[in-house]
This record gives sequence, C-alpha cells and structure tokens, in this order.
Amino acid sequence: MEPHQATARADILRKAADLLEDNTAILISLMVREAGKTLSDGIAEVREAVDFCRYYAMMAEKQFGAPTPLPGPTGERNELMLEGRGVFLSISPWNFPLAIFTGQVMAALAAGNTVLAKPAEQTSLIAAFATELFHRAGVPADALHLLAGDGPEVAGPLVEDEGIAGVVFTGSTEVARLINRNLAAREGAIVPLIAETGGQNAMIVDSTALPEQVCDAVMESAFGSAGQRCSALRILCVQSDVADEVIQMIKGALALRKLGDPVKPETDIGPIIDEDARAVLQKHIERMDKEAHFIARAPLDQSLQHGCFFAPSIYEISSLAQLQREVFGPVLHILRYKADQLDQLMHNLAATGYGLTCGVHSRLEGRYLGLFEKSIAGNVYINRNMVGAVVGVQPFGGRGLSGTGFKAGGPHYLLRFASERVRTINTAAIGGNTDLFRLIG
Ligand SMILES: NC(=O)c1ccc[n+]([C@@H]2O[C@H](COP(=O)([O-])OP(=O)(O)OC[C@H]3O[C@@H](n4cnc5c(N)ncnc54)[C@H](O)[C@@H]3O)[C@@H](O)[C@H]2O)c1
Ligand SMILES: N[C@@H](CCC=O)C(=O)O
Repeated sequence: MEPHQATARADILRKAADLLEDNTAILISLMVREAGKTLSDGIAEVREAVDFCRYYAMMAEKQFGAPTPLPGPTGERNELMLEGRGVFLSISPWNFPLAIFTGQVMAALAAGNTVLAKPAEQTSLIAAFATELFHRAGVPADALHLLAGDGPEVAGPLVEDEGIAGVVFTGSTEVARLINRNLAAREGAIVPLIAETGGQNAMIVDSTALPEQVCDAVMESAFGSAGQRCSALRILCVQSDVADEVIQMIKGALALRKLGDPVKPETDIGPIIDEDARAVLQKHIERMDKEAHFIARAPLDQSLQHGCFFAPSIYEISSLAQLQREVFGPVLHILRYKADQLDQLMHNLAATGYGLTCGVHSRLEGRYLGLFEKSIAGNVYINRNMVGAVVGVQPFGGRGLSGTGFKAGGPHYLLRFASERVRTINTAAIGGNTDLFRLIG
C-alpha cells in the first residue's frame, strides 16, 4: 500500500465530513421525519457522523500511511503493512441512521475496502442522502453502492456470496447470530464479522450516591431518544436503603418530561420507530402489568394518539429473571438490592451474557472501581449518564452477546477491516544494506 493512497482516502473522508456539516439542516430534517429523532438528537447525530469521518481519516493516515519497519539482520529489510480486504458488506440499524451508517461505511473505505451498504429499511432516505454526499466528496461510484431494501432479502444473499470479504453489522443479537452462521456455512475464505449488538444494561446505585445526580442520569439514559439506544438503561438497581427516595424523585422527573412532535424544540421524547416496535413494547408492558409492580407512566397527550408514540413507563421487578431479552424502548425496570447482595447482583448481571454498557453511582472510590471490575460491560460510566459515547473519547462497543469489538470510534477499529502483509527483502542481493552508510561520519 503506497502512502499516498491512505492520504487520498483520508482527504475524501475529511471532505465528506465538511459536506455533512454543510448539510446539517437537511440531515436533521430527514432524521426528524424519517426516524422520529428530536432536534437535539439530530444535532448530536450529525456531530457524531462528522467525528467518525475525521477520526477514521486520521487513523487511516496513521495506521495505513506507511509500512512499519520491523527488526531483522543486516542485509534484510522487513516491513509490516496494512491493506483493505476487498468488498465489505455494511448492514446498519435505524436507530442511528446517519452516525452508524456513516461510521461503518467510512471505516471500511478508510481501510482500503470497497463497500456495499445496506441501511435499515426504515431509514433508507437518510442513507441515500448521506451516500450522495459521500460520492460528492470523491468516493468513487464503484467503491460505494447503496442497497436499500429488506434485510433478509437484500443483505441475506450477499452474506452468502463468496465475493464478500467481510461484514460489518450493527443491530440485534439475533440477526448477528444468523449472519455469523451463514458466513460460517460458506465455502471459500473465512472472513471477519464485526458485530455490534444489543444489551441488557444496568445502572447500580448504592446508598452513598447523590440522588439528584442519579435522577438526571436515569432520565437521560432510560428515556432519552425514547429509549431506542443500544446503550440505554434498562435495569436500575438501587440499594434498598435509598430506593424509595430515588424512585420518588424519578417519578417526579418523568411527570415533567414532554412527549411530542420531534420537530418542536420543547419536545424531550419523540415517537418510537414503527408499529412493529410499538406492538413488541405493548406486549412487554402487558406482561409487566401482571408480573411486576407498576410505578409510573408519562402522560400521553390526546394529540399524540395518531402518531407512533409509546408512553415511557417504569416498573419494579423482583428478579432479573423477569427480563429474558432486551426491551428496545422507553421502559425502565427497577430492581432493589440489599447491601450484602451486591456481589450476587453483579454475578447475575454478568450471567445474562450481555456486556454493552453499565452505569455506577457511588461516592466510594473503592466501590465503583470494584464494580467496574465485576461488570462485563464494554463501556462503564461512573457518576454520570450512560449514553452518548463520543468518537475518540469513549470508543464504543460491547462484549459477550453485545458485540465482537473492536470498538467503533476507537484506535483499533480500522484494523478489523484490514489484512496484514509482511514484505521481506534480501537487500544484500542488490548490493547490501545501504542504511549502514548512514552510520559513517
Ligand atoms: N451495539 C451497538 O453499537 C448497537 C447500536 C445500535 C443498535 N444496536 C442494536 O440494534 C437493534 C435495533 O436495531 P434494528 O431493529 O434495526 O436491528 P435488526 O437486527 O432488526 O436490523 C439491523 C439491520 O440488519 C438487517 N437485517 C435484518 N435481518 C437480516 C438478515 N436476515 N440478514 C441480513 N441482514 C438483516 C436489517 O435490515 C437492518 O439493516 C437493537 O437490538 C440495538 O441494541 C446495537
Ligand atoms: N453510541 C451510542 C449508542 C449506539 C446504539 O444505539 C451511545 O453511546 O449512546
């Protein structure tokens, strides 16, 4: 790989970042209309997409720009180099229709691959406009193709195609497993699957935590983006000594949240993605109504009856076993624990197999560092909210059932899209090691 190629690719990524910024208003408007994003979520998402482009541009130059010299005997030159693998299939979800789509595509391109991009069917317009911007930025037409359409129909056959040299997927754990099985069943080369999947994310609150800080963090983590973030808080585990006080505060805060049209600046929580999602959430709360203790539900205004809205809800459960899978929406489950049950709780959380995000609220340094060790989550947030990872600052991704790694927006991500080569040259055959001349004088 010649250095100028990585630099040329990086320049295109930077140009794409500029074009995304120049088109911020259109992108936000598309996200509001097609994905139901609030304005503030839309702004944050354009920012993240831009960050991905600039970060991967920087990493491409650093990691792919020039061969790494390796040690060896004099008269021999050894170099390690990284290059693309071929055609990457990118399969992305609807909940971050711009940022995750852009992150996957740009990482694959930055590493020297070509890309077939299959966005979520719910958010194809955003992907189409982003792709148009990437082509305008200089990505060659034959290096990036957009394939809009249904997952099993459009991406399914491609996964099975031996021409695909790697798959980068973000979405549910179930679909990731299916893709993994189909890749394994193929003849030909064994190729990488980079999968970022779902979570069963908990926040642990002990009796030393600041209740106001907990309350803000819970509101942002459980109900921000209508709970439709893989990182969102699903299970709030509160030490029983402070549980009543914390629950009371959270109930009060939920009552003040404004559900509504995402185009309005005053809206805190917008709609959920579609009727299928609403049906799944409705079924879940019907079960919770029978099996758990109802705590609160945000008021759903009459004017929202015709949109795809779902009233954020809180239930108290008595056991983790009551939650068998990720519930992808604005439903918070609260679980009380006694101080001497904390180790068992952490063990039970780890036993779910999901390792995406975890929140910890405690003013005891020994406690929060200990909980970091016991958690299996890929991203642990202490005394703050647990959503909104920033590119290059909190590289993001899960472990176990929550993802393969390496983390998106982190320094190792591009390596998963690359293949490595070593070049060994017997320099003695062409007159010896000229580097030795540098030692003279
Ligand atoms: N870990 C992360 O970084 C992360 C980020 C965002 C979303 N998620 C997860 O994504 C899920 C929500 O997104 P979703 O509903 O779009 O997920 P999903 O798994 O239903 O769909 C994701 C993508 O896979 C495609 N797809 C569906 N079936 C397929 C098949 N058989 N073969 C190939 N492709 C197929 C879809 O068309 C879509 O593009 C949640 O579980 C959430 O936790 C994870
Ligand atoms: N990276 C996002 C979550 C992506 C998944 O939905 C966050 O950190 O909140």
